[in-house]
Amino acid sequence: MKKIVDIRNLKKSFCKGNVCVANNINLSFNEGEIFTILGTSGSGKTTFLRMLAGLEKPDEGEIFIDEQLVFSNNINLEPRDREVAIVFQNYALLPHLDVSSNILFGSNASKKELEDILEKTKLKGHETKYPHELSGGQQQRVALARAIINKPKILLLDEPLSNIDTELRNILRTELKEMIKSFNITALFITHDKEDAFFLSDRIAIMFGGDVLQVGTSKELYHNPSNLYCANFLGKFTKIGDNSYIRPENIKICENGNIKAIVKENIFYGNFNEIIAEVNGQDLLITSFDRSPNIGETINLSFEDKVLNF
Ligand SMILES: Nc1ncnc2c1ncn2[C@@H]1O[C@H](COP(=O)(O)OP(=O)(O)OP(=O)(O)O)[C@@H](O)[C@H]1O
Repeated sequence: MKKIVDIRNLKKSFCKGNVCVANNINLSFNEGEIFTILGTSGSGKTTFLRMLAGLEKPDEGEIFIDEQLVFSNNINLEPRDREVAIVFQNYALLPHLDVSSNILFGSNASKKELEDILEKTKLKGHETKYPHELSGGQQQRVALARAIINKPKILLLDEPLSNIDTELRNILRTELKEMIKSFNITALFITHDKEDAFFLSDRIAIMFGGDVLQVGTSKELYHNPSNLYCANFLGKFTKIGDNSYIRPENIKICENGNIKAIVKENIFYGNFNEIIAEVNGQDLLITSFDRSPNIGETINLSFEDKVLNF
């Protein structure tokens, strides 16, 4: 697979506040991949995206885009020469321009290219509308169309789904993924939201304090986290030994289970129950899709062979 972005030994600190936002980052993304940087607020995600786009100067390191060196000790290509496009959190549409003019803003695309992108982003028939006349989904598609029309090598998405209520967010992220995949474009998505990252990404990098802690598919990260921070960030667990932990869905309630526990709490979440059960004075968190024991009931448990060890 061809590497579209290759980042080597990237370092950046802000003197003001003495904050290290990139601590020797090495990362690469493949052509056609949706790659996500997932991290809490202040972990350095936005600065990373801005360094890739050429909007923030790293202190050290090298950035290659499509095998071209765009940043090093003595090279620093302008944003417009890096062939990247950004979709911002609030879409940054120009309110006084209609859909076509927003898409064409700053672009040399032809009328035919505009027609094509309007078709592919399902905006045909909305060309003369203004941003305030569009739904959230349509606004997102205009922002995507504007980013994609110049055929960037990489599409950078800066938390486009935050500040949107859950129902609309589910619709928008489905559309977003379909659009990105249909254009077969390489995308870097940054978010603090684990669910969005799981939904959208081919691979995810977990970032904290300017460090990339782990890179992998959502399944790899969830089932084989490299440390306690990553394990905790991606899901719940109970400590069951000095260095061992177990996810709640890996504890089964079954008649022939050899661990006896007493149910302390049982919360119904619709398609599953979250149960807290006590064993020898220790609380275990259990997720069950088919059992709903009563509080005070004695249940038998068995641990699946999927223990996390750090
Ligand atoms: N221009 C700047 N000058 C000084 N410090 C900065 C600057 N930009 C960012 N920082 C600091 O760098 C750290 C990382 O910021 P960054 O915006 O990259 O994080 P983030 O993970 O994107 O956070 P959020 O999700 O809140 O946007 C923060 O502590 C922030 O205050």
